[in-house]
This record gives sequence, C-alpha cells and structure tokens, in this order.
Amino acid sequence: MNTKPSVHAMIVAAGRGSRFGASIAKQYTRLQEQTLLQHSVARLAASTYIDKCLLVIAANDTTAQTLSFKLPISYAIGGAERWQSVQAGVDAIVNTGAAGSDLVLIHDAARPAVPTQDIEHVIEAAMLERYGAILAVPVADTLKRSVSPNQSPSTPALGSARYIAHTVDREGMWQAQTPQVYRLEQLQQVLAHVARHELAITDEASAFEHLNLPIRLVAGSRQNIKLTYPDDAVLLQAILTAQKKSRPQLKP
Ligand SMILES: Nc1ccn([C@@H]2O[C@H](COP(=O)(O)OP(=O)(O)OP(=O)(O)O)[C@@H](O)[C@H]2O)c(=O)n1
Ligand SMILES: C[C@](O)(CO)[C@H](O)COP(=O)(O)O
Repeated sequence: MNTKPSVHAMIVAAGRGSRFGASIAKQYTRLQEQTLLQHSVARLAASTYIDKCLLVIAANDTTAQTLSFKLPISYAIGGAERWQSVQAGVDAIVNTGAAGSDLVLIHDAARPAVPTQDIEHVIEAAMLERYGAILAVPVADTLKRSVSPNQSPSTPALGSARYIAHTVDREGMWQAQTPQVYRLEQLQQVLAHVARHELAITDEASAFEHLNLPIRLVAGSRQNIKLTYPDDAVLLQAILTAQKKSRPQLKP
C-alpha cells in the first residue's frame, strides 16, 4: 500500500530582522492583531498534511512561548545563520524518530501570507520527488547587476552611488520562496555537506544544488512575500487584508 509520507513542519523564526530595523525581531511584528509568526503557523494549520509545528527560535527569545498558536508547538533553538537554524530543526525532527523518507517542510516566519493552496501544492509536488520541491515565482522585472558602490564602468569613483554593470537575462529566472519541502534523510546529508565545506547558502535548495541534486520548482503566489525591509509591511498589511476579505472565515 502506498502510504503517504509524514510531513514534519518547521518554521524558522530565529532571525534578528536587521534589514527591517525594528526594535523587536520582525517575526513579532503585528499585522491584523496577530504576529507574523502566528499568521504563518495559522497558514500551515490550514493544510491537510500538517498537524503540528516545530518553531526554531533564538536562544534569547522570550516572546514565542507567550503567544497562542493554531497548532501544537514544539521548540528548537536556532543558529547564527538561517541554514543553521534549519539544521537545528532537522536535528529535533530526527530526535522524534522520524523516518528518513519523511518530508520536512521549512517555512519562513517572515512569510505570513502564503496561500494554503500553495502549501498543499508544494507538499504534493515533493511527495512525487526523490529530493524535494520549493515554491517560487518567475522574475518579472528586468534584472541589473551593479558595479561596486564607488565605481561605474566609465567614470571615476563617485561616492556611494551605484551604477549598472549589465543586465542579467531573466529568462528562466525564479525568485525562491518558502515553504521548501525535502526528504529528511537527504536534507540532513546536504546540510552536513554545507557545514563541512563552510558554504554560504540562503536557502536549502542551494545546498542540494551544490551536489547537483534536482529540486522541483512549484509556481507560487506573488502574495507570498517575505517581510524584509520596512516598505514590505505596507504591502503585507494590504495582502493580508485582501486575503481576509476574500476568505472571511479565515481566522488569523
Ligand atoms: N539565523 C537565522 C536567520 C534567519 N532565520 C529566519 O529565516 C527567515 C528568513 O530570513 P530573513 O528574512 O533573512 O530574516 P532575518 O535574518 O531575521 O533578517 P535580516 O537578514 O534582515 O536580519 C526569517 O523568518 C528568520 O527568522 C532564522 O531562523 N535563523
Ligand atoms: C529562504 C528564502 O526565503 C528564499 O527566498 C530566502 O533565501 C531567505 O533569505 P534571507 O536572506 O534569510 O531572508
């Protein structure tokens, strides 16, 4: 009998939010009376594949355990880099006795507007894959590579102004999102490779790429933005408001 693999969900929430620049970690920014972290857990809770969630939080986090969530929660302590937080989550999942063929879903706390249907789509895609699948959106704007801040191709140093070096062909270019969903055993192996070779990665798909292991792209929603810079808060507020209106029963 082809039993569906278990899906172990983790939300990485151990970052400082330095680019956002708030006095509190950005995952605790409140939009529509809930923190981003609570919104993100609620989105996972709406999935038919997820019935609990591991939160990876900073060692000095005193906020998470004061909040209420839509799923039963367990905790792990994150690391200095995002991939180290993921690795801490993976270690915690392994310690629960999870099978190597089980799926691990990794989601950014800073992406609270992910549509539940996208979560279902990326999980179902990963179920058909040997290694995993990620949500992503095709690049829509023209991409420019900049030259170093104090030089332009033809003029002398001009202070901090940035100049265009060249346009990057955007054909076949995607912006990765989360959730990203991987087989537990392979995720453990690629993260061990990252640690061994001290690789700098910003998402787990990059670790698989270093080993030329195929990861499937699943087209997601452009509403699934990550709160990164102050301007993003206005966008997210508008997206969450519009989503709530289109699904009034959706509780944050
Ligand atoms: N060491 C880290 C760094 C990031 N994250 C989490 O990974 C997600 C995406 O990372 P990012 O947007 O970079 O968050 P921060 O690292 O907090 O932001 P910044 O880089 O601006 O400090 C966030 O939910 C963040 O909490 C994490 O768990 N552990
Ligand atoms: C995982 C991610 O959200 C995919 O786009 C992104 O790489 C996180 O990067 P960050 O620099 O940690 O925000």
